[in-house]
Amino acid sequence: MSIAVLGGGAFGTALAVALGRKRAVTLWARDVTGLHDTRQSPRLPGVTLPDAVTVTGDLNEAASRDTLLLSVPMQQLSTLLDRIATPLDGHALVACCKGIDLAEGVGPSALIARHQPGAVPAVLTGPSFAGDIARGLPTALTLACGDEPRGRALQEQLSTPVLRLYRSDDMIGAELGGALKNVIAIACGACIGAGLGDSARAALMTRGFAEMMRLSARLGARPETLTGLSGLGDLTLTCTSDGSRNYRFGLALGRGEDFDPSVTVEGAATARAAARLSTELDLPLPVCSVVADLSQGRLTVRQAMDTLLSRPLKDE
Ligand SMILES: NC(=O)C1=CN([C@@H]2O[C@H](COP(=O)(O)OP(=O)(O)OC[C@H]3O[C@@H](n4cnc5c(N)ncnc54)[C@H](OP(=O)(O)O)[C@@H]3O)[C@@H](O)[C@H]2O)C=CC1
Ligand SMILES: O=C(CO)COP(=O)(O)O
Repeated sequence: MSIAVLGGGAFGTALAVALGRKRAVTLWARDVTGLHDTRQSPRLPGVTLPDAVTVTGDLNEAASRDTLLLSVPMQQLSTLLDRIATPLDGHALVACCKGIDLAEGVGPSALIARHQPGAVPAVLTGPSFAGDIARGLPTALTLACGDEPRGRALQEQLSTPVLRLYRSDDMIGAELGGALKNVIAIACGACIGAGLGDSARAALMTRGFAEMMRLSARLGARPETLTGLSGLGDLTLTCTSDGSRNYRFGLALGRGEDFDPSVTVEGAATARAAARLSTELDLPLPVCSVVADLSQGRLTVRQAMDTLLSRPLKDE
């Protein structure tokens, strides 16, 4: 079973490095100049691709592999899938991006099913910084696939001695955990950046997690998926580490500082998608909604805090 990683950013490169330590891997990127010349991605400096990784700029050639790891930002997934000219019937298309598509209001597995109805969609997600994976540090992730035999095969194929995959068949739960934790991480970063304290952050993480559970349950996920690696696990990592870009974006908002717009911050678009779902489903998601406004400059951190604190008192 051959493997290609589609996307030469930090995460795609890290996955190619980790898997390339045990087998042949193809890495596709839309701009391969740097990868060819230096064997390093500018998005993950200091990490060199092993010899077993073949770099290509030919998307349809890479897409002929049996297993494709889709590692572009969520809002670019549709564009990437549009560019693949051939039907990928029977291929495993593993979403490694974390988010909700703003245009369609759905996660990656639904986008894959719409673009490639004959493919087997799967989701790889959980607490894992690209740098940690590339350095070979121990990491545990969720591999979710609705097709049990294919899910088991992917679990075997993509695990390494230090990258331990736990299998699930709940793709909706796995992808929503990964998508929504980024939104809560922005809120937590803003809280710390504005000097509101660790107690307030703990409150945001807990009430944010309640929103993750609420929306996921409404969309058909199982609660135990959200309490696993892809939900609570990744929420814990991303809300407490400045290794996270979403958290750092929030820190900058809280401090009133500029943030480099070229950095991938998945939670900003996902907050908007979640706020829309909140309205459409008549489901309260107050933290997601203030993050949507905050990241679009419609609220200050002080106003966001006042909005959350002035909500009517309620049962936990
Ligand atoms: N970094 C991490 O630690 C982790 C990231 N993820 C997830 O992985 C996904 C990708 O993030 P990450 O790799 O970190 O992001 P990066 O910003 O490091 O890289 C994004 C890459 O995607 C490429 N890209 C953007 N748009 C397109 C497109 N339309 N077609 C092809 N390539 C495109 C960019 O190319 P170019 O350089 O040419 O702009 C860039 O190489 C995100 O959803 C993220 O949440 C998941 C776990 C960990
Ligand atoms: O998803 C991640 C860790 O699991 C990476 O988080 P950031 O995208 O916030 O850097």
